[in-house]
Amino acid sequence: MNEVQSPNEAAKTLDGWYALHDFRQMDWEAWKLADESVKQHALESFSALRKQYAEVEAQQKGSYAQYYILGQKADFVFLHLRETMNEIGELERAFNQSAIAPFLLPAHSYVSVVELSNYMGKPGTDPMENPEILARLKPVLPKAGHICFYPMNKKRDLQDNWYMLSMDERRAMMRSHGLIGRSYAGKVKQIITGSIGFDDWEWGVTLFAEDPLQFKKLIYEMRFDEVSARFGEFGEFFVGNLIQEEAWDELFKG
Ligand code: VOV
Repeated sequence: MNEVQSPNEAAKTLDGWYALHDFRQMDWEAWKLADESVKQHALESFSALRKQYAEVEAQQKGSYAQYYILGQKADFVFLHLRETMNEIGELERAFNQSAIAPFLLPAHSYVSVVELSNYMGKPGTDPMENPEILARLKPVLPKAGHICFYPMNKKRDLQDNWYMLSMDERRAMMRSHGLIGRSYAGKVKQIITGSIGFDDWEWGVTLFAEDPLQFKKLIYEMRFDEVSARFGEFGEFFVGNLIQEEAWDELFKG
């Protein structure tokens, strides 16, 4: 009788800052009906919050980015990174209790943690001693012209079960994935966040680019690569345009 061997060694993950993708819908009706003083107070409280986010980023204790979302899934995404999940909870509460919150209604959210896996790790080296890796675990979010976000899983079907493959098989596929990704260096920056146990999908994929067409090209090319073609399952896609800090006042005049 053949001995049953478990081929599936779990990948080791390196985990960095916690992430909240906070998607909001503007209640323009309520905004138009609100008194000037209420609006003024709301704008001041919102501006104070954003100032705090920028300060946290300047102190290298987190990061923040803000984008308009296209289409009807949401109007804005506020993307936050923090050292702890408690800080994510606190900033969420502070936002929800602020005077802008009644106008910026929840549309969607995603909770995850910046993740690197050891598929490409160099044996015999401690990744946590590598400044490049440390910087990737605690990244300053790029303020690129465009963002693309979607959640994804790796399939667990009988024939195509990622979690039943050997480490070597998975590593080979991730190498090919990485090679495609690297050919977009300078065009698309990716931040992969792990969300097993935190949210409904296994990973969040957040991409940044100056040219949004590069999102489509990269994702399309990856669809033909085995790890995405056989194992990738994808949730809703969100795409957006950068909001410059000074654009908010103009925007709320509407
Ligand atoms: C923009 C380019 C780009 C580059 C350079 C890149 C490279 C790499 C490397 C080298 C590695 C492995 C080591 C690590 O760093 O973790 C990964 C890991 C990962 N990726 Fe990736 N990826 C990119 C981009 C990129 C995209 C566009 C997607 C979405 C896939 C698609 O079909 O829509 C993606 C997904 C992932 C995921 C979900 C993981 C974790 C998988 C796991 O099982 O653990 N990724 N990725």
